[in-house]
Amino acid sequence: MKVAVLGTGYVGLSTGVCLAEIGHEVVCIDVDERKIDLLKEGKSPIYEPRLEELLIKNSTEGRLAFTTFHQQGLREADIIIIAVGTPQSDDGRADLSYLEQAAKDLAEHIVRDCVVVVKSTVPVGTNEYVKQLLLGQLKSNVEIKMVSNPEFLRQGSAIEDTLKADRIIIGSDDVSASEKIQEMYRPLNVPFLLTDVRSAEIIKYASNAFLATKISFINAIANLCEAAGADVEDVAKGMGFDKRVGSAFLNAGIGYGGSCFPKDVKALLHTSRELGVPFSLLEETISINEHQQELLVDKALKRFGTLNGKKIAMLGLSFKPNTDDMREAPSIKIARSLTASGAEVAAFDPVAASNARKVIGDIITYVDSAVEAAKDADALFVVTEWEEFKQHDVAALLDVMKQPIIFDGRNCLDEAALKACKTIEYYPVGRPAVILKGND
Ligand SMILES: NC(=O)c1ccc[n+]([C@@H]2O[C@H](COP(=O)([O-])OP(=O)(O)OC[C@H]3O[C@@H](n4cnc5c(N)ncnc54)[C@H](O)[C@@H]3O)[C@@H](O)[C@H]2O)c1
Ligand SMILES: O=c1ccn([C@@H]2O[C@H](COP(=O)(O)OP(=O)(O)O[C@H]3O[C@H](CO)[C@@H](O)[C@H](O)[C@H]3O)[C@@H](O)[C@H]2O)c(=O)[nH]1
Repeated sequence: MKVAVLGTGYVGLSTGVCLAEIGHEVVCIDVDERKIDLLKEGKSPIYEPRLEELLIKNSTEGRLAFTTFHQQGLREADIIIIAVGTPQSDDGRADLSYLEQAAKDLAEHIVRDCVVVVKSTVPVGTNEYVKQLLLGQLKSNVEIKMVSNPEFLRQGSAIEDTLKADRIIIGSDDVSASEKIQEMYRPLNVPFLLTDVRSAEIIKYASNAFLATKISFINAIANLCEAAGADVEDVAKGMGFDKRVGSAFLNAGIGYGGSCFPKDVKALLHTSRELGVPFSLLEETISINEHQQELLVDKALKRFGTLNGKKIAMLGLSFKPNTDDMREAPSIKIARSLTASGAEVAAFDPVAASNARKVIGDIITYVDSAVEAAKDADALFVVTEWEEFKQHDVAALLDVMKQPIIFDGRNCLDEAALKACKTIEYYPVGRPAVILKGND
């Protein structure tokens, strides 16, 4: 099948590459010339495991092309997938301006009958709105059918999640359009859920809001465990054995960030208010998360009394491991808060430093290794659970620090290695601290 994808962000690019991988002819269109130039050279503009490998393979084999020209990209497409951004507006609602422009671009350049798929995360009712926009401005006399097909991939495992998705949601009131999209995805051998457009739109927000709420729930339990002298890791394990609860997304820490959960929970809350349906649970999810992002700084303040003049090492900047994305990363708030309190911060992240500099700026120093960050530090903050931090020799970090104090915002350091250190103060989230003062 001939497929055009609008937008080469995480979703557009992963979708385009994976559809090419299963044999379709794909053209990815983006208005960002820099991204398209890189992609044409076989370079991925984002850090995502396996993405570049499949990009090069499918481009070389002639199934994947890139362009900034909508006319060129849309000319032969049977299926057009919209994967442009829907960021958060100031009042919490989803900003649909990129989508509106995409509808205009399609109306201008579609020259044959096709199915238009909305993959971007959009509030309930948006597919109908896009259809009206598109049909109202259409230049050619063609038949357009619409399908809502929300995306569930996670950053850091985008390719894996696309090729081995848990489910594919297809929302449409047109049987032939729905069948065409099923045919496109069939080689993936993933279960389909066929539904109406509005339900498909809500499935996406409900899924993200549920997972975000699960994280805020375990974080509230973590705070309770800390006050009660219990261990949230064991509590989560004990809960997770129950199949009805499930063990996924019960990792307590400094809260959720990223390009999706924060904005999607707020957008769903906005929709519920617009529809006059109270949903205060979501307000709590947001408020617990905001509190949780302050946790490490609060604990350090409590430990030191003041942070003025203290040197803090930050391990990790991206909102989660295996990505260089800094959108809504807890590290942003932490870095600002530390420096506002007079602390000096040296940060290390395996891949996100250059993106972090664009957001956080030069109020902190960016260094090239965990040991360099830890040098002369009064305390070390673990902010992102990169595998290399989990595996790191803790003693080697403590050796170069001024004081052996660690605040682990992801409960990811190896407990046995910590306990093997002679002198250490280790403060995890929702678990008892490990305090060893020079005993053998
Ligand atoms: N990032 C994720 O993990 C993820 C997962 C599931 C769903 N989503 C949703 O998917 C959508 C896209 O997310 P993303 O993170 O890939 O976005 P992104 O912001 O990283 O990328 C969007 C791309 O669209 C391009 N674009 C904007 N207008 C265009 C137009 N008219 N024509 C062609 N290209 C255009 C932009 O230049 C940009 O490169 C959002 O609605 C998001 O909520 C994201
Ligand atoms: O137990 C957990 C799990 C996650 N997180 C945090 O939650 C955030 C989001 O993590 P994750 O869901 O793994 O990453 P995303 O790439 O943002 O993916 C989410 O958002 C996407 C965009 O909508 C959806 O497609 C995915 O299904 C959904 O998992 C990150 O800050 C994580 O550190 C926790 O604090 N505890």
